[in-house]
Amino acid sequence: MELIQTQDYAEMSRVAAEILIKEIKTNPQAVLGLATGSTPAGTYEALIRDHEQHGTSYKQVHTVNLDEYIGLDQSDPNSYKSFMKAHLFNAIDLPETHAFLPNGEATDIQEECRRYDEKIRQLGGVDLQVLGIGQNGHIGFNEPGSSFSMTTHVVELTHNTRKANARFFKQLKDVPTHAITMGIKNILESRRVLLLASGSSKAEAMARLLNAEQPDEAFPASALYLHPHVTIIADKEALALVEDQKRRAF
Ligand SMILES: O=P(O)(O)OC[C@H]1O[C@](O)(CO)[C@@H](O)[C@@H]1O
Repeated sequence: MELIQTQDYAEMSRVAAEILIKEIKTNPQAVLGLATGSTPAGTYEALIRDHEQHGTSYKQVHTVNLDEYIGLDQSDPNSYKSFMKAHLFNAIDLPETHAFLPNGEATDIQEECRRYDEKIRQLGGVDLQVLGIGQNGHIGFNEPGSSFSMTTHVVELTHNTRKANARFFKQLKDVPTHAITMGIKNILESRRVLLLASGSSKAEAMARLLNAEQPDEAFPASALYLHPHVTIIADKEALALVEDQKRRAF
C-alpha cells in the first residue's frame, strides 16, 4: 500500500488525475472503475481540463461505476448516472455505449447484479478502480459487516450513510434506502486501486484504515490490505489523526 499525502483537496485531485491520465496514455483501451461523491469530483474536473487542453482521448476507454441507488429514475439529478454525466461524461469523448453503471431501475434487481458482474468480466476486468471512503469506512456502498467475498449485490444503506448523503437531497427521507453496489470481491479483482480521501470528516476513517493493517469485515476499507497495488491519495486534513510515525511507514 502506497500513501501519497497532499496539502489539500486541489492537490489530491491533481495527483489522482495524473495517475488516471498516465493509465489512459499507457493503455488507451483501459477499463476504469469510477466512483461518485464529492471526493472524486475534483479529479473529474482535472480530467476534463486535461481533455480540453491536451486532447487526452477516451474513445477507446470503458468505464464501470461502483454503485447506483435503487428506485431513483436514471434522469433524477441525484442518480449516480446523472452525477457521472454532469461531472465527467458530458465533457469528454467517452462513447455513451462505453459507460456502465448498475441499473437501479431494473425490474429484476438480482438479475441486474449478475448482469453487471458479467459485464465487468466481458470487459476483461477493471484496470484502475477509483474509490472514495465513507465516514464509516464503506467503499462503494459496502457497509460495515459486508462479506469480502461478495460480488455485485443489493445493500440496505445505513442511517449514517443516508444522513451523509442527505446533503444532495431536499430532505433525509428522499435519500433512497437501498442501492446496488459492486462487492468488495469486485474491487479486489481490479488491477490497481486509487483510494481518495479529503477533509476532516474522513480523518477518523483514515486513522482507522492506516492503523488497521489487518483486513476486518467490520471496517470495509481494510479489505484493501488484501490487494497488491493500492495507492491512497489523502490530504492533510484527512490524515490529521494518523500519527507521523505511521504515515512514514507507508
Ligand atoms: O466522497 P463523498 O461524497 O464523501 O462520499 C464518500 C463515499 O460515499 C459514497 O458516495 C457512497 O455513500 C461512495 O460512493 C463514496 O466513495
